This record gives sequence, C-alpha cells and structure tokens, in this order.
Amino acid sequence: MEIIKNGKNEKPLIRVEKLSKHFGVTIALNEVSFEIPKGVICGLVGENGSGKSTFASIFAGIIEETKGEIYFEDKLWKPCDVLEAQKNGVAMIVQETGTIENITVAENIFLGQEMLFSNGLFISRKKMFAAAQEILDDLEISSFRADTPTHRLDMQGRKLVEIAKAMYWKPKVFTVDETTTVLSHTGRQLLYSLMKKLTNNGTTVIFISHDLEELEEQCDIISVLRDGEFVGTLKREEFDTDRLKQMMIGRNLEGNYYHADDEGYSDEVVLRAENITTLEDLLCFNIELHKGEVLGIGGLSDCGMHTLGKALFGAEKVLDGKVNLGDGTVIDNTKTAVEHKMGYMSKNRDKESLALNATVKENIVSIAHDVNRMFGPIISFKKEAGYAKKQIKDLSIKCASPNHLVSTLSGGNKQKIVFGKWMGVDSQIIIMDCPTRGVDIGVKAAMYKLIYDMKKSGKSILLISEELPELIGMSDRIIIMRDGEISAEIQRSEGFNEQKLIDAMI
Ligand SMILES: Nc1ncnc2c1ncn2[C@@H]1O[C@H](COP(=O)(O)OP(=O)(O)OP(=O)(O)O)[C@@H](O)[C@H]1O
Repeated sequence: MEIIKNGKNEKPLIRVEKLSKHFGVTIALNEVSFEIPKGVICGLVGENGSGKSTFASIFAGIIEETKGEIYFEDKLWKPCDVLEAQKNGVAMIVQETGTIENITVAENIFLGQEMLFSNGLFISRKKMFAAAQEILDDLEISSFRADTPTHRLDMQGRKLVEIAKAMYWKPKVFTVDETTTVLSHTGRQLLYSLMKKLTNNGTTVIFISHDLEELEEQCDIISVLRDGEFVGTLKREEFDTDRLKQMMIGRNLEGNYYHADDEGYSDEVVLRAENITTLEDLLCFNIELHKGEVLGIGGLSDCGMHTLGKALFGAEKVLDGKVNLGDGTVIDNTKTAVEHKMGYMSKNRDKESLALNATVKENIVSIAHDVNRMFGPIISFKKEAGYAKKQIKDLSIKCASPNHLVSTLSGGNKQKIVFGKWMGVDSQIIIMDCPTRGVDIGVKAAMYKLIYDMKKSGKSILLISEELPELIGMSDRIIIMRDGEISAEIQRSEGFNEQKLIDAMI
C-alpha cells in the first residue's frame, strides 16, 4: 500500500509477506501479508487471540516466525533477539509488565546497557541516573524520578518506565501493545502526544488496542486481523466503527450492550466498610454495597480505588476500622471472603489472579472444589473436566486444549479465565477491578450481559473501572474517589453526566 503524506508518496517501511507462526497445533498467524508505511500511527485490531501480539513479538525479536518474511526498510528483517531489534530501531511496549521490581527506574531503563556508563573499571550510577532523568524530563514524567525503586510504582508508573526505556533507542518503529488500558487519563494523553510527536519525526507507531474509538481518534490507518489472517487496512477517511467490527468479527455486532434501565436495587446491605484505613491510599473510608446492586467506583488510577477493592476482599491489611458482611462476619482475610461466597478479580491479572504456570483447567477449577465434589472431600475429575469445558465454551476462551498452560494464552483470553473462574462458583458478591481489560468487543458484550444477569438474580457487584462509558453503562450508582476519599456519589436515577464525573476525579 502506498500512502500519500504531505503530498509525497511514501514507500512501505514494513512489508510482511506470507508470515506464519505455529505454536504446536495453534496457528497464531496464517500466511499474513500486509504493509505499513513510514511515519504513520498504524492501529492493529482484532478479536482476542487473532494474532496481534504474535506479529508484534516476531517483529520485535521476541519470538521467531515459522514461515514467511518481514522486510524492514526494504531489507529482510530477522532480529536474533530483542536487543538486536532495539539497536536497529524497533522497540515494543509489551502487554503485561516488562520491568524488574527490585531495581531503580534508571536501572530498568538501562538494563543490559550499563556499560554505556562504564569507565572501564566502574559503572557510574550517577551518570546513569542523570541520563535516565533526562529521558523522563523529556517525556514530562514527573510522578517519579530516575532513582525511585520500581516496586514503589503502580502499573501505570511501570508502563511509563517501559516507554522511557523504549525512547532511549530513538525507535524507527514503536509498538504499543494493549497499554492504554492500564493508563489513567493523564497517562493516555502523555502516550498519545508522544505517538504524534514520534510520527511527525518519521517514526512509525504500531498501536494495538481493543478500543475502537481510541483507534479511530489516534490512528492514520487501521489494519485488521481475524483468526490469524489479515483482513484489510482502512485509511483514516474510510474509518467506520461498524465496518471495523464487521471486519474483526466477520458479522455485524448490533445493539447496545450496556444496561439501559434503572431497575434499582434492594436496601439490604451485603458488604460494608466502616472507617477503614490502610497503609497507603485509604483513611477512614466508608462504603456500603447493596443486594442486587452494581456499584461503580471510578477515579484516577492513584485515587485509592484499587486498594479499596483489595481491602474489601481481605487482601489488603486494614490498620483501623473494619469490613463486614451484612450478617456481621468480619472480612479480614481472603479465605473468609471466599468461604462467604465473595469473589475478586484483580487488575493485576498475571500476578494476582492467575497461576501462569498452571493449565487453563487448573486455573478455572482452582476455586470450584465445592461445585465439583463427588462426596465428602473427594473431587470428581470428570466433573472438573466438564466444568472447565463449560467455562471455556461459555466465554469462548481460545485455547488449543484445557491442558495448555495459561501463560501461552493471549491477554484477552487470560482475562476471560479470571472472569469465568468467579462466575462459575456462584459468588454472591464480586469485586471486579477492571474486568474487561484487554477483552475484545464481542466478549465485552458477553461479560456485560453476565454482570447484568448476576445483578438481576440478586447478586452484588463492585465494579472498579477506569472506563467511564463502562461505569456509566453498567452501574446503578457511581462513587468517584479522589485522594482516597469519596468526591462524588451519583445514582443512576439522577442521570450520570460524564463531565460531572470527570470534574469529581480531578
Ligand atoms: N507461547 C505460546 N504458546 C502457545 N500458544 C500461543 C503462545 N503465544 C500465543 N499463543 C496463541 O496464539 C494465538 C494468538 O495469540 P496473540 O497473543 O497473538 O493474540 P492477540 O490478538 O494479541 O490477542 P489479545 O487481544 O487477547 O491480546 C492465541 O490462540 C494464543 O493462545
């Protein structure tokens, strides 16, 4: 494809020819051919498991193709590893965390490149920190410094470190894989303006996202993958949300998938936090969740909402105050919470919600012992296998077999497992922290329907989300938090106003 930019015809910077990648029996990419020009933001979209990260990982030198070629700047591109790709101008921000916790920000930025600051005998940490700080300043990142220990940063902070690390290499191609879902509004704006700045200077950005609105706003072209095959590329003037959905799914996805009615909820309180104080974030915080309620919690990423979710599930130490169920049971540990039919989906999926080195089946059945008992404490393996199969089918989890390791699944399919795990055990109260992170629109619709069905059957959901449309679309009541306190509380019946919610956040 030739694209006209500033009146000039630009030759493709990247040419992909019949690229295939097989993981055992799974065909992640099947003879994919397409082109990406220089100096554009190219969106890459497709359902979960359609092969987006696989393509990006081959290009970035993380994995090797099975067949086919990529040409970069008209030369065959076959980096032997990430470092070689980076040195030749290809940098990538991976979907999950790509930083190491127990070193500083500067050490993460220059990991493997420490010799740059060596005088032959010693490595000058002072020089390394100064160079890292310069990159952070250039990016206008002020929420932490080069000498900050990385473990002190939240997910957004760690992503910003990865972005800074990529910028050191002055990339010709900068790939951003599903990153915006962990960034707050400010973090996203920072990334968007960086992408614009880079493309103005001739860099190509490959931007992987499930958010079609975001893609249409940010990209110059959008390429679509479906089931490992290339479907097509749309230029900006051709962008059309329904057409993109059609290209992704192969059929029209119609209807409003949010819950539209104001059906209210019971007065009965099922979960209550009284004056809870945690080490960080929360000070004398009060909240009540009712039977049959979807209570949305929103705010900027550091407002304390993620800590609140953990504290309510007994996964965060409460220094003062208490969390209890409607019947008075005190929730101060996760075991009690699970025994009392509470569920929790962490935003930090890979670290807190999944056992990556266990199989799909093992993860799904891990909390479903009661459901799969034969008699007494004896578990029926047959029941377990059937149970896992049902969850895989109901949530269209794309995996070659229930016995495959979860670590081999695409990001969105991992998220579906977390969702399915708690849905199957009849949890009466579920705390969901960013439950639809990284899932495609088709599955999102299915998840929203399940949440709505749970509400209608009298279950209670605390929906922590950084997506305003999701909060507005799904909640009966929205609480906005700022600096660990409630800054606004609005009922669906009063009408949710997006601007009012944003004003309460900042
Ligand atoms: N290391 C691996 N071993 C086995 N299968 C894998 C491996 N990595 C990816 N796959 C499979 O390849 C397919 C494509 O995965 P990929 O991560 O590229 O999808 P994706 O489009 O990025 O999805 P998502 O939007 O969910 O992130 C999936 O079926 C996935 O399970």
